[in-house]
Amino acid sequence: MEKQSRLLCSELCVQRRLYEVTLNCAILAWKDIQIAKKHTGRAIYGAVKAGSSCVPVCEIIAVQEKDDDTPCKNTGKWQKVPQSPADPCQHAFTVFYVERTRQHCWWCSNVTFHCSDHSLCLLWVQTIREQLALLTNRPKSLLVYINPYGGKQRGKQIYDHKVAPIFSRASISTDVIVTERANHARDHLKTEADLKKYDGVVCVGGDGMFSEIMHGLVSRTQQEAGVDENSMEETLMPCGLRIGIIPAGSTDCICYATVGSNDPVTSALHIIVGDSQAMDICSVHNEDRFLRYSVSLLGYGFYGDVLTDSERKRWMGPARYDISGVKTFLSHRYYEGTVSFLPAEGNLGSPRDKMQCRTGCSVCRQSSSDKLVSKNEDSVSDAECQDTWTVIRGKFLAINAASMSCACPRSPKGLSPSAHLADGTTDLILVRKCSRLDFLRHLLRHTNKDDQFDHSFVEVYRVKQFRFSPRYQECDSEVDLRESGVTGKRFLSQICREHRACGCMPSQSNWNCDGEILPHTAIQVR
Ligand SMILES: CCCCCCCCCCCCC/C=C/[C@@H](O)[C@H](COP(=O)(O)O)NC(C)=O
Ligand SMILES: Nc1ncnc2c1ncn2[C@@H]1O[C@H](COP(=O)(O)OP(=O)(O)O)[C@@H](O)[C@H]1O
Ligand SMILES: [Ca+2]
Repeated sequence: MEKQSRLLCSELCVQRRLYEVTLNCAILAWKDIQIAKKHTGRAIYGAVKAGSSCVPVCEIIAVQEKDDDTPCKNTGKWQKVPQSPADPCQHAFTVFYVERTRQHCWWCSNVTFHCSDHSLCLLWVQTIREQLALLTNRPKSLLVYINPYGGKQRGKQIYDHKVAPIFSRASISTDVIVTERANHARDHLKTEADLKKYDGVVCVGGDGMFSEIMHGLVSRTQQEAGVDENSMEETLMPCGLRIGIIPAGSTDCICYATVGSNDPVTSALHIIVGDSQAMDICSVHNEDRFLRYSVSLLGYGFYGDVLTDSERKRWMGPARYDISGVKTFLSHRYYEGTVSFLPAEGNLGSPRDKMQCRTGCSVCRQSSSDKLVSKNEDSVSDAECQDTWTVIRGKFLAINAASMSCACPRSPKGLSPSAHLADGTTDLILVRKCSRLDFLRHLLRHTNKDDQFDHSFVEVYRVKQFRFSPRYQECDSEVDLRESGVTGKRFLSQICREHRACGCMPSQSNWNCDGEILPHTAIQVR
């Protein structure tokens, strides 16, 4: 490999030991000179060499010249200002950089380099800053929305104590809005915010808060592009701004499934270094009316009921989902309806693959380049593929569509472990009516290594579009019951008798759309 040309190379002190410090356009490295001398002649390949460290320039957060009278970062002790110009510690600069700690967790670490010469110190600070300025994907100005009521109601504290200090260290300017009501952030983004001023939007909250911000941005983008959101045929315009998520909610599945952890500092560092990941968005319609967008879970039956019940228990914080989960599980209701879908074609894999989608995933890359090609070639529209719809009628405990894995601390592999973040598909999971014990086995498999799809009553499909209609429509349920020649009460008691053996109850549910309840049960999703 060709050695990258050195921008700087100096002998500097770190904690009073002499280091050879080098900077090229990609890497800052420092090597303990004495240890290096001891090892000369002995080749150490592969592993990090003893006494030497390095950090990629793209993971440097900031560099700061040290004032003479500040405490030394490395020792934590106040240092006496040396009077002799020959003192090798007289001038110093500190480099703040990303350090990997636990799995997928990042931390902001720092190292202080000392030298006797002020101009050398300045040269280092200036050169590192010039290198950082070349990293154009880093945000300089951010619009931050904090939901003070999400999760354990610690959004504001998390932002003030853990995130704001590193944003300011990285010289990112911020406009911070603490929301005063639900949909405050969405409405502000949709109509008021001067988006030209910002390089991105930051969401401090949970999945519901992310959903608000995503709706605000997506709707604003469609308005400005003249795209009618109510039309299922129109192609939506992708958003120009990125959304960063500082997890401060209850499930935090969108953060966990994209970053791999729900640690606020890790997320802040990803935002600072300018990392980004494209994400699939489903649009949900009822007839010709747009209802909502979804990026994580669209769930009817079990997850719809858990959410409906948990909304009344919001005061409990994240524990509400556990209580409502047990209650919903015990009620063991099933739902009748028809699911139709357009299966995903090509090399998009199957939900039963044993792979996990990550940034740079080849399936997602392939899928987005395919989309560009098909746009240019004006390929067959979805309307012309009507005949490939698959139709499934049945009785279900749960119907879930996972557009990403939906991994979260409760289920580290998620609802659909191999779902892709940006392949243009969603994984449709149908859990048919089964015994309580079988359903419990299925649920528990979300929390361990066993395959939750390996049950006779579970089917899973990777799809581009789907529709659902309940057997008893919300508005014409009266009609359905009358047509069947029985009154509502008699009808239900008849069903109860029929189903006593399996312990199920047929009923209506609601859709859980990324943590929000949808007002309709018959939906079309694309
Ligand atoms: C008896 C043992 C049961 C264990 C089942 C574990 C399965 C957990 C799978 C959870 C998948 C969650 C998908 C994310 C949904 C969020 O959008 C939503 C809203 O999250 P938020 O309150 O905004 O953080 N949360 C829920 C629980 O519906
Ligand atoms: N200031 C506010 N007061 C009340 N609700 C709010 C406020 N700001 C946002 N919300 C709403 O709170 C809901 C839950 O927020 P979220 O941050 O996702 O927390 P959680 O993960 O606990 O559900 C969202 O639907 C959002 O619209
Ligand atoms: Ca997907």
